[in-house]
Amino acid sequence: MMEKLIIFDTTLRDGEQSPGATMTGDEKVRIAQQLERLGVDVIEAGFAAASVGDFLAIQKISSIVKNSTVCSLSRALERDIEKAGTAISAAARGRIHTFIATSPIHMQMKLHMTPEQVIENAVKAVRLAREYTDDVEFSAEDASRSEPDFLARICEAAIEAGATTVNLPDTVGYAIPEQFGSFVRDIRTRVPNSDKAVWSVHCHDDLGMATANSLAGVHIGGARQLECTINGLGERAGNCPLEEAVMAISTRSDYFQLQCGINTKELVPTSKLVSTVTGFPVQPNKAIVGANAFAHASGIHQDGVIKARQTYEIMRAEDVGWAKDRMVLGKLSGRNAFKQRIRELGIPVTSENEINEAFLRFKDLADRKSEIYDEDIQALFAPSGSQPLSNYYGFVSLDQRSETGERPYAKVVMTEGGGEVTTEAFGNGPVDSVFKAIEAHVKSGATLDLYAVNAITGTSEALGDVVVRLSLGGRIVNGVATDADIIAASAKAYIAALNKLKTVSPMNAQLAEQTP
Ligand SMILES: CC(=O)SCCNC(=O)CCNC(=O)[C@H](O)C(C)(C)COP(=O)(O)OP(=O)(O)OC[C@H]1O[C@@H](n2cnc3c(N)ncnc32)[C@H](O)[C@@H]1OP(=O)(O)O
Ligand SMILES: CC(C)C(=O)C(=O)O
Repeated sequence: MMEKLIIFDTTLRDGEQSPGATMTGDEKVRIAQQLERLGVDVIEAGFAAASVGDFLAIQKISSIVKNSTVCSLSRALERDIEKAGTAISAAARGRIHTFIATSPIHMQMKLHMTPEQVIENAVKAVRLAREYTDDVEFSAEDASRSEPDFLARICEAAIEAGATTVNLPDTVGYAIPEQFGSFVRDIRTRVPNSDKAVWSVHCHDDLGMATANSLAGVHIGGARQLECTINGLGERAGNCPLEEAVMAISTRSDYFQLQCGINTKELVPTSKLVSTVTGFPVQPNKAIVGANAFAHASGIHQDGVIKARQTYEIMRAEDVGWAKDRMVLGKLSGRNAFKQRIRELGIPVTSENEINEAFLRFKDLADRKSEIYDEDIQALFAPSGSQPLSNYYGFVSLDQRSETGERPYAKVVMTEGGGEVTTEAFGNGPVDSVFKAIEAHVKSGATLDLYAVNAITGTSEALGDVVVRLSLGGRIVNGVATDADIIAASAKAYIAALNKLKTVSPMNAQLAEQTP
């Protein structure tokens, strides 16, 4: 029996610290449910003291998720810990994760505290957190740039005060794998009560070494919890991507001799969901979850794979959630083939009705596109494309004309509330004319922060996946839509973003009530 590696996912906390990746409470709940399906041990659902919205999202996730521990981050401050403790109180298993920086530069320049004050605050924080739950994690922020003797002292004191997990983050992505592995091992060796806690690593990707550092912390350092995010989302260059760490541990179990309880078939669906919700596309050559991760383009490789798959593949596509067979889905396919593909892709469907509705959308798409790819099927179930949070505005039809030498023109028919409106405008390009036409009527006042088009599959008849990011009065929202016509997808994505700006979800309504 191999030893267990605890997978701690922080997509909803550190992942949300990616500029532009802010999620609504409802989106966080949806991702948390998928993370539970994926089998992560701990879901860091947010930072309860950061905002009323984050507090409510953690509370909701705590009441829904049953098979993963739900965790809130908190500074080493009484008021943060009280909020974290209250937010996780409904969880079947709840954790408070309290942290304080331990490197000389952070203590002096940021916290304005002496090392003794930092230890005192850490101990107080852990003790208080233990009054809410017996599962308390302590993180020494910027551990990799901290002085080892001091770091060992504070870790010992935190464990003595009741911390059950001790995390050594490489907060600024400064570490080098072998050095970091030895560093973790050294600190564990110096701490006399180290066996009373699980040791954890949390690495950032500033030098592109987050996965390597995390795995070195595990293999050389002996950490038994690994902190990571889906698609490597996170502050600045991001965190260690969960899918990479998990597949390294399982593909090279001969080396790591560890197992984690992840249902790897849920990796691709989870990646897709996070990408759709945040509007951060996954690059095609991204390990495990990129569209090209299992694609072979060159003849020698294709020949090898046909003769024996293992010549060029170290993992099986179907084991991480890509479909195994190459059965081509198109307009002549039936419901059974469609359902089988949904099952293979691990798409969570709750009812026969949901499948039937998606099947109609599939047939509609297949009429316009000769071959339907796995990504197209996943897009049919994408939350923001198919289930907008608010339907105040809706897309009906579009007439867009562009001719060399003429100003592009667009006429958009859209619904507003119950009625239908037609609006038109000229613009600097086809997409600009569409956005200007919508705004000529809506007059939202929002700023367009980002417009991105991604071809979901590699041919000229691919579906276009459009992300529109709007900001208004401090709120940033992403609208995502998919269509074989990228101009129509752009209009739909813009309207989806406007709907999000207008959305008053049950959680947001509660938020509005609680905000003075
Ligand atoms: C490495 C990481 O990823 S840590 C997590 C980072 N994530 C976030 O910061 C997102 C959520 N943060 C927030 O919403 C806000 O920053 C809040 C609500 C936490 C605090 O907001 P504010 O009270 O306005 O403080 P502000 O953010 O400007 O400054 C942080 C304060 O916390 C202090 N602080 C920072 N870390 C800690 C800590 N671990 N324990 C105690 N105090 C801390 C800072 O020294 C500073 O104190 P000061 O106001 O006395 O100078
Ligand atoms: C709070 C800690 C774990 C963190 O996010 C970091 O140090 O990067």
